[in-house]
Amino acid sequence: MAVVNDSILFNPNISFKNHVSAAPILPRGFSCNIGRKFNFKYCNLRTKAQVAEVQVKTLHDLRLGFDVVSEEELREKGFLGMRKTKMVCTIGPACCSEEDLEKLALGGMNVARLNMCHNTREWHRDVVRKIKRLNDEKGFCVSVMIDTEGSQIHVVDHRAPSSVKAEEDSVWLFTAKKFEGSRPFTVQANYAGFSEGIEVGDELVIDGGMATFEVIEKVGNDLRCKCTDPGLFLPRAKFSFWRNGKLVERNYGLPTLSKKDWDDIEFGIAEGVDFIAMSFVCDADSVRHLKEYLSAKSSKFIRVLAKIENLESLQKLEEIVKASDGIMVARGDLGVEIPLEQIPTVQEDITHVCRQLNKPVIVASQLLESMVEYPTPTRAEVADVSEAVRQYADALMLSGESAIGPYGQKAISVLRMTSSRMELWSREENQQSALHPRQLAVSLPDRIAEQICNCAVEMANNLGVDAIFVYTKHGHMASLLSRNRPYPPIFAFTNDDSTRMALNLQWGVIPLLVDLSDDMEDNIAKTIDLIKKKGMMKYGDAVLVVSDLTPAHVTSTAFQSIQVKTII
Ligand SMILES: Nc1ncnc2c1ncn2[C@@H]1O[C@H](COP(=O)(O)OP(=O)(O)OP(=O)(O)O)[C@@H](O)[C@H]1O
Ligand SMILES: CC(=O)C(=O)O
Ligand SMILES: [K+]
Ligand SMILES: [Mg+2]
Repeated sequence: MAVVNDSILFNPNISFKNHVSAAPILPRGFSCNIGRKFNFKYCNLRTKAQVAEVQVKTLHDLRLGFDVVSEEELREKGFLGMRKTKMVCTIGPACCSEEDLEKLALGGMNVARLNMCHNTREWHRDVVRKIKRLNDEKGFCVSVMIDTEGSQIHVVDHRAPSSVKAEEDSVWLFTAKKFEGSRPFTVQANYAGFSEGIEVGDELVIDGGMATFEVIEKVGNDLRCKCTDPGLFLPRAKFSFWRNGKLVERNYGLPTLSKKDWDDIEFGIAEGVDFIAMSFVCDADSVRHLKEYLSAKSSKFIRVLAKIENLESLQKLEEIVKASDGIMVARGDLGVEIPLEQIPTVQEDITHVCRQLNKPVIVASQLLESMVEYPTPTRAEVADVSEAVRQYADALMLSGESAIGPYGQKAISVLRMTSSRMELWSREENQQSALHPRQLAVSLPDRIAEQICNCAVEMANNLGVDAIFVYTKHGHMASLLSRNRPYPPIFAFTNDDSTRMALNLQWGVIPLLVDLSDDMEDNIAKTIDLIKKKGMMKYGDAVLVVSDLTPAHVTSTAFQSIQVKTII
């Protein structure tokens, strides 16, 4: 074995290139990956084989490295100052260049969302590849999510490029028949059966209240409607029907995933995306079906997020949460099916259920809607973002703000600053211990893991440790810790890339890809040592270490532990 002194190897101040003979072993992308150069000058390398060994060891050790954004944040703000709430950005024409994607990544984007409703598959492929390239070459850690189109039956379009006003008492024709260009007082529904079961006298509501109509006549499948509450038709407006103050629920018998969605899913598998967000989920079966399909067809573990955006999914919330790998509160479409004033409480209920059932939850849509047009948010929008953070949502999502707005980077910085502020307040006000976690586990080993995580977080908070370290294969322990929303950040060391990318969505978790050995003590020593040598921990700092990986020397029993390590 070549004699490699780690402290020299990882000394960031000395240039690798000082040592000419070692230069050829620089792995591709080495210096970009980590953003610094390494020195082999003092390494006692004699033979080619030794050089090769060092190369392997270097690569392995390298993988203990942080993503560049977390590393920078830790250096700048210290452990407690690290942001806990994750950020998802929808990628669209306004932010799809490599340069713009990099700016969003630097701004703290954890997950990039691609809405398959829009644009071509080639366009999406290009974006996915750019993101992966940024990760590989510049050391970011941005996960990729595709969001299915679903059978979106309740969309109408007036076919004009911008919005059109509906005046009081004006009469409009809603038709599924296609027509070119725009026609006065005519809007086109995207689904032929849109008027099935609808009666004269029913109310037609646009975009959750943007405008309201009364159905005054049914002509074949077309509806003639009179505007009772004037307002705007936006392009691709969403609509719903109401009778006696209640939503007219209609079952069109359409599958949650259309033929196009399945093609998009194949695309997601081929491109190795990390998450598939399933639109208009109605039951747990469809989620389970997709998960089974993915585990058979994809070599990578792709996580399935169920979007709660209609009444049916709300009625079956718990079973859907249990079946999925995470949830999105899709307030855009949800606001079409439930009265707007119910959105805040429904959001709080969903985030609470997700945390109890230990599934990550994203709060989405219109968080900073005015920033699609203006460079500054409204006070009310900032309050809405703060409320989602106060509820301990795992992640916040930008839609049009990043996809089409000119102020995407500003919007992400508003999310970042607002969440950091609210997280600090919650900590100072001691809000974090408020959850009384429901016991989830059934088997004894699982119950032990759950209890260990609950107690570990209580200990970490009471002791005021700087960080929690957890060593995890599939991310389960890390998410159980996250569920308790600890004060210090959770560094989750995993040797599984898909686990790392999935943990990106979880509150307070900083996922790191490492090569875990069978020897747990060695893993712990190695990781602490490295972080210390990177100058990120100093004398007196304390970490609480949680592990459930059985060390090599223990053969007959599982070994789960909490240890507190103080840097000496
Ligand atoms: N890939 C894209 N190409 C072009 N425009 C896009 C793209 N992605 C998003 N947009 C634009 O950004 C707006 C907001 O995006 P988003 O995907 O969040 O829409 P949404 O209607 O809220 O989502 P959903 O259709 O899933 O309910 C869209 O209305 C669309 O105009
Ligand atoms: C995000 C989404 O699909 C919605 O809000 O409807
Ligand atoms: K969608
Ligand atoms: Mg939606």
